[in-house]
Formats: sequence, C-alpha cells, structure tokens
Amino acid sequence: MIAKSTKHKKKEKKLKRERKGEESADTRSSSRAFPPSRLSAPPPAAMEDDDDCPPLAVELPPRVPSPPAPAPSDASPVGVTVITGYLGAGKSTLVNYILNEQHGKRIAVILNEFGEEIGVERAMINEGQGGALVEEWVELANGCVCCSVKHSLVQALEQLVQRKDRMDHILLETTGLADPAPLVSVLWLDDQLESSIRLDSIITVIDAKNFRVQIDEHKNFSSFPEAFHQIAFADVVILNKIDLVKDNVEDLEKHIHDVNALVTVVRSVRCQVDLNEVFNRQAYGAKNSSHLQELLDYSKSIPPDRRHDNSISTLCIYEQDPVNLAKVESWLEDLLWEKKSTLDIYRCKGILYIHDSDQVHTLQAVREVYEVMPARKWLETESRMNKIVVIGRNLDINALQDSFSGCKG
Ligand SMILES: Nc1nc2c(ncn2[C@@H]2O[C@H](COP(=O)(O)OP(=O)(O)OP(=O)(O)O)[C@@H](O)[C@H]2O)c(=O)[nH]1
Repeated sequence: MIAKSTKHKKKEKKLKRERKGEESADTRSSSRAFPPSRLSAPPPAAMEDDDDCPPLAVELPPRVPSPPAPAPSDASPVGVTVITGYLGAGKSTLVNYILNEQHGKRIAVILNEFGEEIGVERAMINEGQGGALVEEWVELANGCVCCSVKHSLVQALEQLVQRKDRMDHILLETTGLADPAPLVSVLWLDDQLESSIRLDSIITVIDAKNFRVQIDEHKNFSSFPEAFHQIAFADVVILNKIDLVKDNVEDLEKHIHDVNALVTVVRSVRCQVDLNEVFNRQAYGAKNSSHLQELLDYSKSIPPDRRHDNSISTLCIYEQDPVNLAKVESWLEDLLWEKKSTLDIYRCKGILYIHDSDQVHTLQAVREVYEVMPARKWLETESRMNKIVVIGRNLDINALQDSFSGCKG
C-alpha cells in the first residue's frame, strides 16, 4: 500500500513564452458569449510565473460552523444545487466534503458521467461516515447532461422526488464540459418538475492554478467556452486550489467578476467552504429570476458549435492485468510532464489494479498535477481491472493503450 502521493512539475518556461508570443501576435479581441451587462472584456493580463517557487501559505477566513438545517415539510419542493466547474476543478471534492460534513441534511446526489466514465466517477465519491445520508444515486450515462441526456435527467429527478420524504436536498454534479444553460432550463422551467423541486443555486468550482491558462487561451482562441459559461451562470464561485497559487488571487477574482459581476466568490482549499454558502441560497426566487432568464435567452442565441470546444475528446484505457505502481507513475510523468508526443492531456481519472495490493487505487490528474492513492479494499464480488478516462486534445487511443500496457508487472 502506498501513501497518497501528489506530484506536480515546475512548468517549462518555454511553454509560457510561446503562449505570450501568441497572445501579442493575435490582437483580435475574443468574442465572448455573455450578455454585455454581465461582461466586459478584461485587458490581457501578464502571465505570472507562479510555478517556479513553492506556493506561499494562503490565509483563509476562519470557518463558521453551519447551523442545523430546518426540516422541510413534505409539501415544499426539494432544493437542487447544481455543481459545475471545468475538468478537475474540484466538483467531486466538494460533493465529498458536503456528504461528510455534519449539517443534518439528507442529501441525494445525481452524477452525470460520460459513457466511458461509468464506475470511475462513482469511485471518487465517498458517501460519508456519520455525515450526510445518501439516499439515492442516479448515474446518468451516455453523454453529457447538457446535450443528449436531458430526458434522463428529468427521469432521474422524477424518481428522486418520489422519495421526497427521504431527502432534504439534491446535489447535481455535472461533467467538467457541461454548459449549464440547458440543464438550468430543465430545472427551472420544466412544468412537470416545478412543484417538486426548486433550483436553489448554481455553484461553479474553479481551479485557481489552471484558471490563468484558461483566461489567456480563451481570449485568443475562444478555447474553454464551457469554463466561461459556467462562470456566467454561477451564483457562487468556489475559487479552489488556493494552496497551489502563490499570489494573484485578487487578480483571478477580478477576472471572475469581469465575466459575472454579481457572483459571490469564496476562496477554498479542497472546497472546504462554509455550507451556508451552499444550501438554501434561494437564488431563483422572484427577486433574482429575471437575471437568469436574461442569461438563458442569451445562451439560446449561441450556435451549438460555439457552446463546446469540439476539439476536446474523451477516451478510456482498459487493462485487465495488474500494473506496477512505479511504472504507472513513470508513465504518467512521461505523459503529463515530458509531453514527448502531441497528446495534450487536460484530465485523467481512473481506478488502478496495482500488483501486490488488495486496495483499489484511484488515479487523478489535472494537467501536470497527479495523485494516486489507495481508496478501499477490492470487494470479493468485483472483477479487478484498470480503467482510466483521459480527456484532452489530439488523443490517440492506440498509443495510450499500448504505453499503459507497458506498466504491467
Ligand atoms: N492541491 C489541491 N488539490 C485539490 C484541491 N481540490 C481538489 N484537488 C484535487 O484535484 C483533483 C481533481 O478533483 P475532483 O474533485 O475530482 O475534480 P472534478 O471537478 O470533480 O473533476 P472532473 O471529474 O474532471 O470534472 C483531485 O486529485 C483532488 O484531490 C485543492 O484545493 N488543492
């Protein structure tokens, strides 16, 4: 068994210089997909070299314990919190944190996964011990909730609301590539669901370390449209992974407010936020709804091909035989740090079948930071195998599968 290992590499300065060059060569302003009232194009910010020294400790405000939540009456609609945020930002970390905190609420969770991810996302969620009770899990397969599975989402919600007496609140965790607009319209406008659920708030988790890259690339190439839509729709932004950035947090907050002037920004490490920021925000009462309507109307006018970055794809590596942990680490480092091939990997997550270990290991990687850790014992009934979801650009399944097979041993 190994201890948890989180590794990240000092990013090559060369890469950053190239990005700066591209920025100055292309002076076109980016076309942003938000209503002007929500947005003013931020001036290009100089990239800070935040990877060369260890990050400074950042002081977070003291956490105030959340008071116990009042029990809802059966007649009142169940609140739904949508948790969105780009790949690897910390959505599952937030769900785990909520499930494990003492807040007195019975929580149901809906996970939205791509087809390939089935079982992987679920492995990342810890239902809580003595914390919240998870009443129901509904995994939505076969696509992203914002595009193809609206129907399944409505079905999942309908099933859940039939058990309303067994839950106080629903968390809906979207995939990192979800555009919130279509699912918000389901939650907010669907007639059948209207009396049973109410959209309580939209929380967008941002990876403070990678946000800078997203801002810069978005300006010039309209990359990461999902990341910016997610901010535009948020009621609360959790600016997470503050432990990985040295300074410039105020600057990041300014960029967030440039996209969404009304949003509340909460800084965090591992999404440890005051849960009053999460529950019962009632962000869509009569007072605030015109604002959401404005966003939805605007979002409808965006052509579908500009809602998603279509150059990003997802694939899955499978391997039945056990693998050697040291070889897997070296494989990851070649892939994420050395970048010997043209593969551009944003996100990896998976379960590993490690030789000589009775533990399921989880693998997490966001850009060049990765983490492998033992999660729990394999069950007698489970068939042991490796399964890794990879999300990025220029992905080559054969090259990835072959190189991972080299980790057997
Ligand atoms: N250093 C650091 N790591 C974090 C923090 N929050 C989350 N992580 C790590 O970031 C990785 C991704 O976190 P997840 O919660 O799985 O992210 P996600 O948004 O659910 O990712 P997707 O499944 O791609 O949508 C994991 O390895 C986490 O342990 C943080 O505040 N600091």
